[in-house]
Amino acid sequence: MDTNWREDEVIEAVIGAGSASLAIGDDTATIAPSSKSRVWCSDLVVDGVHVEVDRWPLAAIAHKAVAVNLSDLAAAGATPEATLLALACPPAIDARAIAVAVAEAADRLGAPLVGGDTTRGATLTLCVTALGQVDGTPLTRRGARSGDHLLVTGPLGAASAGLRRVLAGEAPEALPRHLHDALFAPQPRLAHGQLAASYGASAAIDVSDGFSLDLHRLADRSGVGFELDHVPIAPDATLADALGGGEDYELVIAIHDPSALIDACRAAGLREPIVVGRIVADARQRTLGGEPLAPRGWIHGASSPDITR
Ligand SMILES: Nc1ncnc2c1ncn2[C@@H]1O[C@H](COP(=O)(O)OP(=O)(O)O)[C@@H](O)[C@H]1O
Ligand SMILES: Cc1ncc(C[n+]2csc(CCOP(=O)(O)OP(=O)(O)O)c2C)c(N)n1
Ligand SMILES: [Mg+2]
Repeated sequence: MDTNWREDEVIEAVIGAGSASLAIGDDTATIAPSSKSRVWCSDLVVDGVHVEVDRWPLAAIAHKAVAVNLSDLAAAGATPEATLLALACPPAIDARAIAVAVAEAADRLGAPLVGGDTTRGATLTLCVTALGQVDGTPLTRRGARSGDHLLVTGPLGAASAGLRRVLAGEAPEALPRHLHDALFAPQPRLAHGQLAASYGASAAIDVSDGFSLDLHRLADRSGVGFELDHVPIAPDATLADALGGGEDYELVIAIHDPSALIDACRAAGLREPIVVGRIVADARQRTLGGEPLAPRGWIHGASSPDITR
């Protein structure tokens, strides 16, 4: 089947679709200069790797392409400003519908779509680039210090448990709500990230590849170790899902004094971050319940048996 989309039709469709539509249609999108720190990030969503276009609702693919990028902004404590979409789309898939759905998701998540590019391509590929601003210094993976507490913004493993069931043939609509939403409609923890930055967090990372792998990355960048007391596991998920399943898009936050941040989250009506452990000086010490914790998670192109794929 050929949906007969032409590049100019995709562009016309997307110009009408989002709130920033006036930015689309010229050689560049213009954003007024700002005195704040500006952050950018870019993440791909590829058919067969991140989604399955035959099984995933188009709106979920579009949402995911935007949300995974805004999750990186959240980890920096940023406020989203705008997104770009570079789209490669096979002829059998309606590129207009995808571009429009991305513009709608971008509006919903607060980062209007201001431009991009469209080509035909053998594999559906969405590369979203997101732009954001931070008051003060952006949070990074690098600042965690011995004595910091480690927090996560929610229970882990639900997206992985949902993915397993969908890949085994369960219809997306048949999944329990919390598994469905974790997999198809992840919510970037932007407000948590902004509060973490303003309440003195020393480092943060979002959990995309797996909690233990991403925590090891934060520890590697900071040159520290960690001691976890426990891992909050989402209902219907396993410990393996929570440690290495990935795609949770919760934030891991290192902070010396967590109580003010937790209070601020409660006051803002956000879910309270969960204290799961602490940072230690010895970079070789990385434990869960006193036992060594290996990095487990998703690494594109890896063949190690330690990596769940
Ligand atoms: N092809 C690339 N070119 C330049 N930088 C890249 C490329 N791939 C990844 N990076 C950078 O490497 C770092 C880690 O990437 P990644 O593991 O994808 O992080 P995240 O989980 O935040 O998306 C980021 O700073 C990212 O911008
Ligand atoms: C069809 C399908 N197979 C497998 C997965 C699981 N999966 C794919 S990529 C990924 C990790 C996150 O993606 P990545 O591109 O590494 O994101 P980043 O770390 O750059 O944010 C996981 C768990 C999936 N979502 N869909
Ligand atoms: Mg990435």
